[in-house]
Amino acid sequence: MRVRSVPVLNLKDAMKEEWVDHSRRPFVSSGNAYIPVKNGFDADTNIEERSRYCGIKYQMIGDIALIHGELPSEEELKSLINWVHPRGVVLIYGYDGIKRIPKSELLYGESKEVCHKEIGCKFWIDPVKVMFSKGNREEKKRMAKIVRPGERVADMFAGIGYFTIPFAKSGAYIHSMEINPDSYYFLKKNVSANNLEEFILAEQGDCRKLLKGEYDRAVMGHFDSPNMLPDILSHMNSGGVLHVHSINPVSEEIIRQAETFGFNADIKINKVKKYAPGRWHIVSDVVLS
Ligand SMILES: C[S@@+](CC[C@H](N)C(=O)[O-])C[C@H]1O[C@@H](n2cnc3c(N)ncnc32)[C@H](O)[C@@H]1O
Repeated sequence: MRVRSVPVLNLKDAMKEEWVDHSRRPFVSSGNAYIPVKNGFDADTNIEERSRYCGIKYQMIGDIALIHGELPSEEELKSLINWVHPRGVVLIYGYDGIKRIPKSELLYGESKEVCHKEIGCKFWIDPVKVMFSKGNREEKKRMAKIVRPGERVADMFAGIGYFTIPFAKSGAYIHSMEINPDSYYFLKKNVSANNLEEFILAEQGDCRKLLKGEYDRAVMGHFDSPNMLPDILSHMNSGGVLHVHSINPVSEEIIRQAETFGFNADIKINKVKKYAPGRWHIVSDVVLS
């Protein structure tokens, strides 16, 4: 493939040039970007055409590649490294306890704080220290569209701000609660990185003790959230909305708890992703009246 080499920092501008062949993807390595050149224009060099990647599944967080599940073979790891040229490759075996602390192993290079960009937001994270919900991207987008400017929102299990940051970008006021000190450190960092201090009150601790005043909306992004319905219902009014995460629907429990607080609950069920055979990650949108 005929390419021109430019420093990575100039890649965005260079992609606007008339000589760029947009039918092929640029290739980045060691601070340089190699941009495919159209026929009829000069090139700096020829590099080997890239074949399609058919290796193990991975996810990029900043410049770190995450693999979920089992240890890859040496061959699989090598082919991944050659394909994406990551700073590091981290294997995530799973997440531990209520704080969702990753059980991980560094397989290559280094892992450190990286800035991951998604749905127009910056998320600083160290994937070895805190959880990144890889399958919830569509749910984040959906929620960012639902939230209205000026709403008072409780994000009871904020993590590093997966929902808090897009909500605040939509102009809502967020009370963001997180129990894990490492996640809270990144939550605060992400509030600043996205210049949203005016819209977000972030607090560290157990949300059950931190909830205060009244909310128009509450996000309960934890599978244990059905057990915490009484805690939030005492802070909601008629017309308020809850987004209750659970494994499989828990409508009967929601209706029962809402009735205890004098509410009717109108429930719409959204499937986020398959969690295990026969088990789905569900978000119940609950309108209280
Ligand atoms: C599933 S994770 C991240 C949730 C995030 N909203 C998302 O969608 O990716 C749940 C988070 O809730 C936090 N957490 C668990 N119990 C909590 C509690 N009682 N109060 C506040 N945070 C809690 C955990 O530390 C973890 O960061």
